[in-house]
Amino acid sequence: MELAIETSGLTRRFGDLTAVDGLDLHVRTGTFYGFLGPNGAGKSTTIKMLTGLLAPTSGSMCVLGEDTSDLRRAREVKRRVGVVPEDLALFDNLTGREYLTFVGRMYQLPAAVVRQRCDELLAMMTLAHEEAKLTVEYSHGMKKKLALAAALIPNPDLLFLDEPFEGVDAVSSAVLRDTLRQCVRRGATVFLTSHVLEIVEKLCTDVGIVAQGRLVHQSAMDEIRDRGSLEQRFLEVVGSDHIERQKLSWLEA
Ligand SMILES: Nc1ncnc2c1ncn2[C@@H]1O[C@H](COP(=O)(O)OP(=O)(O)OP(=O)(O)O)[C@@H](O)[C@H]1O
Repeated sequence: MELAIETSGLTRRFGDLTAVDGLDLHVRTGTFYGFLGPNGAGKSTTIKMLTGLLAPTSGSMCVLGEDTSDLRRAREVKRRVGVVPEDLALFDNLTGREYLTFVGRMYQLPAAVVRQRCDELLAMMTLAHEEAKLTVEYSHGMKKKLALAAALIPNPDLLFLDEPFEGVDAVSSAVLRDTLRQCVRRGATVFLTSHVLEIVEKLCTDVGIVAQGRLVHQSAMDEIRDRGSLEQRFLEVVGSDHIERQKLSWLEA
């Protein structure tokens, strides 16, 4: 079994807070992996470590079969990875097309390929008529779609998508879901976070759930479906009793 992502005891502390606590992740190549958890569970911190934006406090990780603590190997891996980070990290004073072209060139794609992929991605994300606008002038959803286009431009073997559907309209969301399914069909691995469990249930083949930095569940989606819904499973492992306890006194009267 080939693994696209493997971590062992992956840990990140911020002062006294342990945001990610001894994570052992196993993500098989060619799977659509939903990485779930409540707010503040450590999902974005994990993605930042896996994509080299944040150093782990301890533990090890292998991405696309390479130990990314080796900087030369990490650089090679980055060529094969597309990322939508939590904060999107666009450049305000570039137009949509300029930004995509910049990202394409960073991946060292030939100019003609960059031009063609920019055309197709801008059309797919219904941003073609906005391509001359500065990204600072984009709406939140438009920024998200541009970040997704940038993640797809290298035709990556592994995609890290932090909340890819948040803020994206229904039409673009459907197009994006199809595109991601196509990426997985041709052998790529998609690792995404989302709070929209209905989308994850439809799309993902595998699920990991974190709570307070710890992995509390990891299985194939089929296993979850056999025993109920993803929402039920999620509430079971992160604590559904919380819902009972948190009631507003003035609404209960
Ligand atoms: N740079 C930082 N400095 C200090 N604490 C941080 C930092 N980044 C994250 N944290 C803390 O680490 C914990 C995990 O945060 P993280 O952003 O990884 O959660 P998340 O699961 O992505 O949450 P959400 O679903 O709300 O986006 C939180 O308690 C957060 O406050």
